[in-house]
Amino acid sequence: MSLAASAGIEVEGLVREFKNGPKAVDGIHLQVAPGEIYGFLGPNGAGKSTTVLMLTTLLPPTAGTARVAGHDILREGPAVRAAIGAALQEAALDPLLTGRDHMRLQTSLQGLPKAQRRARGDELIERVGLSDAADRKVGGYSGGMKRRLDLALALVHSPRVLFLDEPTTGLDPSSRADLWAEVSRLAREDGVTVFLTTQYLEEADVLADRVGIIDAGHIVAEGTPEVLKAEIGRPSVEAVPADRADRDAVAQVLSQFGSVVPAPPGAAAVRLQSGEDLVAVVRALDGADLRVADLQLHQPSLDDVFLAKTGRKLAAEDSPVPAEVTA
Ligand SMILES: Nc1ncnc2c1ncn2[C@@H]1O[C@H](COP(=O)(O)OP(=O)(O)OP(=O)(O)O)[C@@H](O)[C@H]1O
Repeated sequence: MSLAASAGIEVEGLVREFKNGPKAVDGIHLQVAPGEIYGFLGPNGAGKSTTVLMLTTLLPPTAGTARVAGHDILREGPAVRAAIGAALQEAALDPLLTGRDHMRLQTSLQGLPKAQRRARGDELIERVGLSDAADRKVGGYSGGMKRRLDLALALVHSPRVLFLDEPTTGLDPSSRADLWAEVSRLAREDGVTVFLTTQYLEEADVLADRVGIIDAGHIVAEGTPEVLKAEIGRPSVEAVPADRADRDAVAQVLSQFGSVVPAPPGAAAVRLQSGEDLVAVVRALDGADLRVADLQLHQPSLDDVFLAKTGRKLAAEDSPVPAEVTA
C-alpha cells in the first residue's frame, strides 16, 4: 500500500440516496494526501455532512466506496474508526460534566493506559486553550469552548485522519481564528490529514491546501484555492490618485498593464494581464510622477468560482476574516 493510501483519503464513486429523499451525494471522487487539509465547501444541503458520515463509517453508502487511512469504509469499519478522529455537527457533550470529566471518559473509552489518561487529557485541554475552564461544567461553556473541547476529544488517540464538520459555524472571529490556528498546526506539525467541511469561503481559502466545491451532491470544482481562483480570472488593480485631477493620467498608466474595468468615482482600475504586475504598476506610477492615496489588488474569490460553476452565489452573508492565522 502506498504511503498516500495509508494515511490519506481516497473516495471512489460515493453515492448516498435517502428513501423518499434526494441523492444527497451523487457519485463523488476525491483524494486527500497525508498531512493535507482538504476543505469541502458547499451551501446548506449540498451533501457535505452526508459525505463525512459515510467516510467516518456512521452511514453506509448506497454505492461506491472509500479508503480512509488505508482501510475500506465498507469492509474495515473498526480499523477506519481506530485511525480517525471526528468532531461532527452534533457534539455529544454532557452539560453536567466538566471539560476534564469528558477527557477522562474519552481517554478511558479509547483504551489509553490508566497511568496516561490524566496527563493526555490535561495536555489536550491545554492545547485547545481550555485549562482555565477545565473544571467547569460544559453547560456553561460558550459555543467556541464546546467546539474546542470537541476537537480535544477527537484528538485523544492521536488520529492520523481528522474529520471536522463545520467546526467554526456560529463562532466569533477570534474563536474561529484560534481553531484555524490549531487545525493548521495539527496538519503542519503532526502531519494529521484533515477533512473539513465548511460553508465559509474564507475558511476554505485560508485553511485548506485544496478545496472541493460540492453542490447538490456533485463536486463542481476542485483544486488549490489559488488555482481555482486563477481559472476564474486574473486579479484587478485599483488606484486612487492623491490628487483627483490625476485620475486620467493614472488610468493611462494603468492601461499599460491590462484592460480597463469599472472603478468607483475618482479611482481607476484594470484587470491585470498577470498576477505579478503590482510592483511594475507602482514603478510606472512613480516614474510618471503620480502619487496615489490608495492602491489595491483585488483577487477573484472562491465565491466567484462557485458563481462561475453553478450560476449562484455561495453565501449571501459570510464570516468576517479573522485577523491572523499562524499557518
Ligand atoms: N437522514 C436523512 N434523510 C433524508 N434526507 C436527508 C437525510 N440527511 C440529509 N438529507 C438530505 O440530503 C441532502 C444533503 O444533506 P447534508 O446534511 O449532507 O448537507 P450539508 O451540505 O452537510 O448541509 P449543511 O451545511 O446544512 O449541514 C439535503 O437535501 C438533506 O435534506
